[in-house]
Amino acid sequence: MAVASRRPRVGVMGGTFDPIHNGHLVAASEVAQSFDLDEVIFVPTGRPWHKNVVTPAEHRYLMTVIATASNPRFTVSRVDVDRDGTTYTIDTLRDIHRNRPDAELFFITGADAVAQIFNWKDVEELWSLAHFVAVSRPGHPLSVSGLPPQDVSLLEVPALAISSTDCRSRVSRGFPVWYLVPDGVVQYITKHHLYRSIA
Ligand SMILES: Nc1ncnc2c1ncn2[C@@H]1O[C@H](COP(=O)(O)OP(=O)(O)OP(=O)(O)O)[C@@H](O)[C@H]1O
Ligand SMILES: O=C(O)c1ccc[n+]([C@@H]2O[C@H](COP(=O)([O-])O)[C@@H](O)[C@H]2O)c1
Repeated sequence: MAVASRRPRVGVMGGTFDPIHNGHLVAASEVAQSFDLDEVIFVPTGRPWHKNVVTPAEHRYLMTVIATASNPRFTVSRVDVDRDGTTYTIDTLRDIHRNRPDAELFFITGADAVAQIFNWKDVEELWSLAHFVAVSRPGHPLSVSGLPPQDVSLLEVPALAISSTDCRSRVSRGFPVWYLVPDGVVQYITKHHLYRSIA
């Protein structure tokens, strides 16, 4: 008797990743475990419309590659970095869908990001391209209010009160970011003199 094969289940972890930190990695790992994902694709943004100044995309992309290299289920995509113009998740998901038409997609966001989702471009179409998984984040209530419950799942993950803003601030003040970001990312930040003058 033929056994029906299941579609690959693929997570999409979008972020500015300026820099990528252990909060991002734990969130992706927990969603992969809970939703039986075969892969999580990390997608560093190119030019986010909702953030003022960000570090050049190539640095953020390379730090993401370094941070995810040891996990066989984690990969990194350049779709947002290589696309011209402003980065929107609707384009991210269309591109990933084009590259992986067989896959069932799960877009991963933190509680703070999902709370803003009604400001995102073409929000109604987002639900048709991916299931959304919102993870808990210290300091931000995790809520589904106004979101379609069949398309958005909520997941409690280990609480790591880490933000990229705080990592940048620590580096600029001469404080360590060891154990907040992966070792290779600490070394990359040091080698390329990132965040020295950011308050
Ligand atoms: N500590 C954390 N726990 C859970 N989710 C997180 C955490 N940090 C970030 N996220 C989620 O990861 C995604 C990418 O986040 P992003 O790259 O903007 O990092 P950030 O720490 O929020 O950055 P910044 O401080 O610069 O705004 C978002 O969906 C965000 O909600
Ligand atoms: O599509 C949009 O309009 C949109 C608006 C804000 C954020 N996003 C996406 O949400 C993800 C997390 O954003 P951020 O700012 O927390 O890094 C990232 O993939 C962004 O491209 C997308």
